[in-house]
Amino acid sequence: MKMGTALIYDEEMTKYKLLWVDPVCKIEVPERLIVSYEALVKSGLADRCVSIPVREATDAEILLAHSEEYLEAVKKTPFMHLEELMTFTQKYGDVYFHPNIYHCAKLAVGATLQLVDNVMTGKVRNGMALVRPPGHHSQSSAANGFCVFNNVAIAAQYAKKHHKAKRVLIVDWDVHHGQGVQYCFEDDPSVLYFSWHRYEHQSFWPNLRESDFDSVGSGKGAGFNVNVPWNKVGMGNSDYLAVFFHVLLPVAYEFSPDLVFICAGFDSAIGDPEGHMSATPDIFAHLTHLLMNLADGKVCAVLEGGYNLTSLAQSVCQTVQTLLGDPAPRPAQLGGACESALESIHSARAIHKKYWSCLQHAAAPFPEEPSSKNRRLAQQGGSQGPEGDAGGDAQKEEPEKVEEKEEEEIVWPEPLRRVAPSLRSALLLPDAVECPDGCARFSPAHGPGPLERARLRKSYLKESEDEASVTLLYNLTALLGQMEKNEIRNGLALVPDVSMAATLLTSASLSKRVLLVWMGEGPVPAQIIEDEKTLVVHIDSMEPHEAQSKYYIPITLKKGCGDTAGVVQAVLGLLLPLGYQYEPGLVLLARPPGCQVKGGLWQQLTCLLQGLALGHTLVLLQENETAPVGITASGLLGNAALSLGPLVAPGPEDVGSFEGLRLRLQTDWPLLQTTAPEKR
Ligand SMILES: NCCCNCCCCCC(O)(O)C(F)(F)F
Ligand SMILES: [Zn+2]
Repeated sequence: MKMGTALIYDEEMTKYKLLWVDPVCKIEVPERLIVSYEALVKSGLADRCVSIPVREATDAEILLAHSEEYLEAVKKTPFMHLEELMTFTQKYGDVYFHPNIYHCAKLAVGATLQLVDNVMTGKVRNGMALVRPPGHHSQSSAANGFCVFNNVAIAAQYAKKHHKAKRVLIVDWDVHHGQGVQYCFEDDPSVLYFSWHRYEHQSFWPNLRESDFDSVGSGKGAGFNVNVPWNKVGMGNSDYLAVFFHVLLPVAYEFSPDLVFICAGFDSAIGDPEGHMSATPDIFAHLTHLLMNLADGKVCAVLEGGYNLTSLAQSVCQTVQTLLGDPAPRPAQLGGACESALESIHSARAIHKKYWSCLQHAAAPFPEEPSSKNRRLAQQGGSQGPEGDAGGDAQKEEPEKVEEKEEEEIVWPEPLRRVAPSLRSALLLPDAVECPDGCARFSPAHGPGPLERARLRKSYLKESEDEASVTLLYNLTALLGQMEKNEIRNGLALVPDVSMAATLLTSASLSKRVLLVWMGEGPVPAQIIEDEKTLVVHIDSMEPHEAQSKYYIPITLKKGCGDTAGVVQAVLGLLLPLGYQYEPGLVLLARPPGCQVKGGLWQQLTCLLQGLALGHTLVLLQENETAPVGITASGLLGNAALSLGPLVAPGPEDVGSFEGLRLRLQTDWPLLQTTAPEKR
């Protein structure tokens, strides 16, 4: 499996800037790229990447998303003097030109295409292109919002044309709506465009009616455009993760792309003058991690916006460090999404339920869903009729807000260093079982003393058990100990009795909270269920029944864990939100005898769970079932899980029980919420 992360950057792209006074454009400065690259160098991350040179895009490549007239017009700008540049700029909105911007715009596109070439040919696994000018607002015949050529839209067309990509996912986490991308793929079912963006009921730039959640794409492309508008500022980590768990990821896994682009704008981070959001830079590590097992790991992150030079640099580092495979950071205290975010999540799920089977159980749309605009007008007591003079508003500039008072200094903690233990994966295997390459067979520094043997035997073994069993238990606790001291990141153990091993590990763990994921036939040992510090999430075909306690959560699948679509939706919409909210120090993934989870899905699960507990995942396999050893080890080593392929609908009775479980649990676990609480 390919490893390696490409970094594509060239300082030439810093060689253009605003040459006149324009309060809107003054934030788009060369320093954005300089501080980002310098932070990558200073943190040692740049050296760990594969450095790929930029190149200029050709006309043909630019014409994949732009008209000839537009390209010919932009070609003239290098020869313009100041007045001509200003006049030319007036033709477009919220963008500026410079004698060198055409050159830089070609490099930005070329850099993105270099990234696509290296990822699609397997020279690297994933990568990031640090570019300016950005791209996601530019349209076939128009520059807009600091953008000249639509880097990612061109690259998606290029990947389809030159690399036979069949399904391309574009995740736009910039705080602005990339309307240029939406327009480009409006009726194209092979490109799924997802964007969240500050919207405030159409009162935020670019003030477009088509940025609302009900723009789903048209014709054959219906369903392949997913907008999640933020109707309030201050959205934070919980809001972002809730959108990933309950909107983006279920749809993305069902779509099953063979290439993923991230329109990686970091103006959605705290401190940004445009976004006014509250999410901290470490959240981009989790967002990146959650996308890295799509498309066999082929992820191309392309810089868009980001104007607070501190949070921009930190967020870029968090993203690249995750692409490199370093352990995810501990997520900041997570709660549930705020009410406004829940309304947006509900609206997006409801409008898309007819296009995506994973959303078929999504709550029905609000009965008389007032358009966002009406809601805003109602709030402002607007005199206009229901739709106002529809066409005109979108163009008419909102009355410029009175200059906000001096921005008070927004501060946030610097992301903690994410130290990768020297040993990534340790395997505890019977001698007869071969250790997959890349892993180390675990053997503790020293064996158990007589007292230790006696204690283990008394607590966990019947008298009859032989010495080997005692040694195994001892080795298991030793492996756990090294993981919890962060000397080992993760591990795998083949054990004669998964239940007994899980019981030993949950009681021996020093972590304040342990997450035990039990995939298949129960019963889960009562001692574990009663253990207050262990959250058990049990996925199986058991009869749906009330969760016995807040810390034992049975997720029923009629057809059991062999139902891949069902397991995926249970993992994305229930297990991960629970896990992220619980914030365990250790994750145990137990595969009891007879587990039906198919190989690829098992690997997805092994990879996704590493976003928790700083990557401390310990997988327990049944000794005589050695088949999953290879794929489990591969996942633990950080290889991307293989794509599952397009998913079918989960069983209707299963989605019913998921919803019932969600409703029952969401008071205790608010990150499970997908709709705003009933309006009083
Ligand atoms: N009252 C008018 C405010 C106009 N504000 C323009 C914001 C442009 C944002 C550009 C970006 O951040 O989305 C990109 F990623 F493209 F760079
Ligand atoms: Zn932006």
